[in-house]
Amino acid sequence: MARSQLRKLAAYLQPHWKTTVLGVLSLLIVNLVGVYIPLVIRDAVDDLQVTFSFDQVLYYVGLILALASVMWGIRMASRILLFGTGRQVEFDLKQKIFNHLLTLEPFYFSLNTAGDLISRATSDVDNIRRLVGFAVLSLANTVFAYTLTLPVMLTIDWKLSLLAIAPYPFMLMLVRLFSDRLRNEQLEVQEELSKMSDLIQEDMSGIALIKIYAQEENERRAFRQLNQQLLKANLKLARTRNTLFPLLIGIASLSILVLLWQGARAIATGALSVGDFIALLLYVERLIFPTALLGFTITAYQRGEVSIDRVESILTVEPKIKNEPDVVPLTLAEVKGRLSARDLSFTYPGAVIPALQNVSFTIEPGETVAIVGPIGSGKSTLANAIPRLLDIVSEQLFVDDYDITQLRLQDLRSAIAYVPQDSFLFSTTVKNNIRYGDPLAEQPEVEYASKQAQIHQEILNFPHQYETVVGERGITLSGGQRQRSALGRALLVDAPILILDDALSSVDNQTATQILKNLSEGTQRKTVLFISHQLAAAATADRIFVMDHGHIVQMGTHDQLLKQPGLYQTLWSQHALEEMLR
Ligand SMILES: Nc1ncnc2c1ncn2[C@@H]1O[C@H](COP(=O)(O)OP(=O)(O)OP(=O)(O)O)[C@@H](O)[C@H]1O
Repeated sequence: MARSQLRKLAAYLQPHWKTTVLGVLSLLIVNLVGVYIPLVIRDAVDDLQVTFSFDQVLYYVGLILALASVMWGIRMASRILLFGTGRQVEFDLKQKIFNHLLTLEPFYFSLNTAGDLISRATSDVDNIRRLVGFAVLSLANTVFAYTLTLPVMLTIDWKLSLLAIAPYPFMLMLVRLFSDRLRNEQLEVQEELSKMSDLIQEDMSGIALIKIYAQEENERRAFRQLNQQLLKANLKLARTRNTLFPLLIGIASLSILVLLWQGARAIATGALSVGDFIALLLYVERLIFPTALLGFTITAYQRGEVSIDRVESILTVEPKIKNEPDVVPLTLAEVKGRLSARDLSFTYPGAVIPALQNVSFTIEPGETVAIVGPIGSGKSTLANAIPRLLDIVSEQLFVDDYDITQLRLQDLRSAIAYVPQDSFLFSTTVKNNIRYGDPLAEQPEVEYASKQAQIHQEILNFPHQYETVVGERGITLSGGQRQRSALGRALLVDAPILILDDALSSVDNQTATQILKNLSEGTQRKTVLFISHQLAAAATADRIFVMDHGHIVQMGTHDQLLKQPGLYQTLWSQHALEEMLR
């Protein structure tokens, strides 16, 4: 195992070092007793050959039984301690991975699939657990078995002992020979498993699409292909293992044969007592298991090594969007809600053309601004930039007079309620979805927000009203109901700035206009950014920004823009034509 991975392993074990040390110490005691028992058996055999009495037999049986019981008890304890440490490390790592994933920006998840991340957080962590539990246990056991047993064997009969363990180096050579192959094949299995969980994940989310386009057969074929690749990888690995391990056991059995052959001669010539011979036989047998187990241990190491890399490659990703060291504190009550941009530009990583180019504007507190423009003109990018869901450079976007990159992320985001294009709902009750931003909100607050979002009446008609469970991603609700529930969620947190990114596209024009009107009324007016393709609703905003190819190309009220030649006129005449055709 490479040094960096060993360091990582030590770091995982560090919080549990006491249990680990205790476990290893127990193993030491187990091995000490394990070395002592054959000596008692030797004495018993030799003594009983000279003088035989039942009392003596009882004494030896009692002693061996007592020693074996102690050994069994401590062995149990060592397993509980070391396997327990493995479970603890597994718990810590899962927690660490999940916490770390929560710090990463949405863009990371568009590059890394959920299936792959899940596989790393589960099967890779499981491999590390085995490495910590099983491999530490068996490695310590092997080391103790050798360092304690060998010297005793050598004092009994060094020539015979060396002869008996002479085949063991071949075992290690064999293991080394196979280790690279095992490692690569293990990696292949893990990768195939990731691919498969990706496909399952994606197909289960897109099941409706598969059915509508009648692609079940194709998906079945794609799954079969991946399943076959996994099977192939697993069989390849099993073949390698099944070649290696019987070979190891075979070599180990050679030792016993050598001992039987040479030992019997030594007894015949009187060079070795029967007791010594039995003790040697027991010792050689004692060493077989840990030596053969080295093969398994090495596999566990190899798997663990790959898994440490795969897990660490998540944990070492630095979040791009994070709090600057010198953040400016901002309390929600202080925020007035002015939004401004100065030459804001943004290019998605890997893209050639910027999604936003030199965008500048100021939106006054309480103003409702609609953003319209053709598809792909940069509207959502602007919406995502304001709460820093994108990695924006400093001095380009401001809330009140604060550069957003200088604010604490939590402060900035709690000043903004944001309803994204895809109105995501969690698989819980409508009520819990609406109060997601403030889980302690009471029913009246939830209902008030729902009324503002024009969804209250419909929720009352649901089977269990606010307690109705919406199914995964809100599958049991209509698109419009989902959008208005998501809007209710944003309104409940009562942030001074509200961003609606095409969030009412499945709501009819009249309801959308009514919602917008609700938002712009009252004493506590919010700053509203209303991104929409619904021009009739957008026309009621205080001002309209027209975007095209990442630029704001026009700004003004509906009446002003209608008089200017430009994109707005074109969009509006298209809209008027569509209305007429309807
Ligand atoms: N995650 C991404 N990675 C790379 N490019 C992206 C990403 N998201 C958007 N883009 C690109 O950025 C440009 C602006 O996209 P954006 O989603 O902001 O447009 P939009 O005006 O909101 O469109 P729509 O009206 O369809 O929602 C487009 O060219 C789009 O292809």
